[in-house]
Amino acid sequence: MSRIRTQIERPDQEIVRMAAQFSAATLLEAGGKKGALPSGIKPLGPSMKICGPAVTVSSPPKDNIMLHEAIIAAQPGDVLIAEVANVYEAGYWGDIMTHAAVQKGIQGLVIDGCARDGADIRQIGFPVFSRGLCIQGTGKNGGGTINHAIVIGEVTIEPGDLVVGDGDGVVVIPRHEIEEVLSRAQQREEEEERVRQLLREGKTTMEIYGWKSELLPS
Ligand SMILES: O=C([O-])CC(=O)C(=O)O
Ligand SMILES: [Mg+2]
Repeated sequence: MSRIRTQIERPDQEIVRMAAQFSAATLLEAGGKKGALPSGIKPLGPSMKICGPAVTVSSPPKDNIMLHEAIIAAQPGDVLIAEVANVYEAGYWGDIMTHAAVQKGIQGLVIDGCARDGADIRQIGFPVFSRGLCIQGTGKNGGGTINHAIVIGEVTIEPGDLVVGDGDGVVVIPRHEIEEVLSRAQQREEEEERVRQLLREGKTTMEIYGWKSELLPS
């Protein structure tokens, strides 16, 4: 079987557009609290957001040729999502790759490792979610896979799964569960709007959720 796959199933574009209206945290809750990536993976800029189909990359430590290949393998709107064998201490992605990815219409990158050229990436506004920044460069010796299942933290990610990230972090939703998660996310939003209304009317969170307070008269 080929190490690099270019043909993958993606969710419907309309479904991706609908998902982009919700926060990552709402989708996580709506999905039964599954799919949260480790909290150490954060956007380089506070307003960076991402919502698109996963092109999965597995890279050997301190090498980034597979990420350069993934820029070729991806389609417009895709999100590259990569693991690097838990060796964070290298800048696996930088401003040159960002320019290449923007040219290709790639939506952003999630990497369980570090990036570099942070100021340029922020200025371009290309969403990168990473363990942080690391000045060290990478080798170009090759190895790794594209569009095979990868694991980040406790989450297994298949190509074509939906990757959603914002300032809170990143959640991955399995492709076949997206529609169900979206309908639960919509219900959750409506319920939270009801709670906000009750708060505006002067109720406490303890009363609204029916929890027994030691401070309120019973
Ligand atoms: O060395 C690399 O491939 C990463 C990098 O700094 C860039 O893309 O600018
Ligand atoms: Mg560079």
